Amino acid sequence: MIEIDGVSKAYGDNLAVNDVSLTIQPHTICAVVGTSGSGKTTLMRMINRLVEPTSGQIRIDSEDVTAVPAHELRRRIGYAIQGNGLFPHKNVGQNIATVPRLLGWNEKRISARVDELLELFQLDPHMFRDRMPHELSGGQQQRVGVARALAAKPNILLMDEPFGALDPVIRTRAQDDLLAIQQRFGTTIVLVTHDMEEAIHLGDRIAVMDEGKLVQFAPPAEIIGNPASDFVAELLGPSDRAFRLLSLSRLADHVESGEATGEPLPSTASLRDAYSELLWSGRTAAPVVTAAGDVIGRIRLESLTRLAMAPK
Ligand SMILES: Nc1ncnc2c1ncn2[C@@H]1O[C@H](COP(=O)(O)OP(=O)(O)OP(=O)(O)O)[C@@H](O)[C@H]1O
Repeated sequence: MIEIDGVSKAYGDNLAVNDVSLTIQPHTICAVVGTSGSGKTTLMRMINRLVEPTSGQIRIDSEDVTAVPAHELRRRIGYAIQGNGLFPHKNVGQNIATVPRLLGWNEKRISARVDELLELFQLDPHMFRDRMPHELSGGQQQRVGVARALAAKPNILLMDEPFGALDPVIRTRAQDDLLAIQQRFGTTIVLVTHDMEEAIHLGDRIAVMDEGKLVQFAPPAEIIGNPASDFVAELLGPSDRAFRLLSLSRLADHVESGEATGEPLPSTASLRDAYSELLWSGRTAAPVVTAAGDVIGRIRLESLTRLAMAPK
């Protein structure tokens, strides 16, 4: 658990972070959103003491972070940044091995961990282990950056705009990879992004920052359905609210009994994708199938329309 307790950071007269308190539960993703200069990065960097607070306290599992030497804290907490931050003169394997090596792991264990992570990120170890960063695509570099941050199996991973430089297709894949990895390892993730769409997709809770202040800290459905201020509503963009709400749920949770014809939809699809597919194919309902291809019911356009309405 990460407890941020009345934390402020001043740079001269500028309060970059202004009395922020929030608690991030273990094994969850907290997405920090806000406009440029709202204090997102400063807030996150105080967790691993890359920035020291002017006042307030940050505790990890009840321990004040200032009681832990900064270098030790940074080995314990994974950190991935936009543009990956890979060491250009080290190959992929050496980059990933950075923290395990600092921690004194033996070569055999390091090598096994490097290969395990490369496989996890769908990069064939034989092909990629010895390549230099400049011999990788942007998406591959980004995956190696996240693999490096996860190398020593940290309980906490801090990510600063990790997908900011990726094109939309690769970006969606990288987000889904991250969700799969987070579910597998139970890592607690704090992710800074200026993209509300990304925050809604990835965050269990979203922290919205405005001019150094925390203006709302809530699950995505609450942020969408009940934005705390005009600023939050503006960040959401009023035209997309219904679709954003639909994007939060999967068909599996809304299957109805009854028949429908035409191409079936997978139960893992989001309600948003289902809605789009029904509109596109001009149908009022579609069968819903499991991954094994078994029909488990149907979804009706009418039901999706109802589910897209503002929560009362
Ligand atoms: N080292 C520093 N010295 C002085 N001012 C700083 C420093 N770091 C950040 N600031 C200021 O603190 C404020 C918050 O910056 P921060 O980088 O946390 O914002 P952000 O929300 O992450 O912005 P962005 O989305 O543009 O990265 C800004 O006004 C910035 O100019």
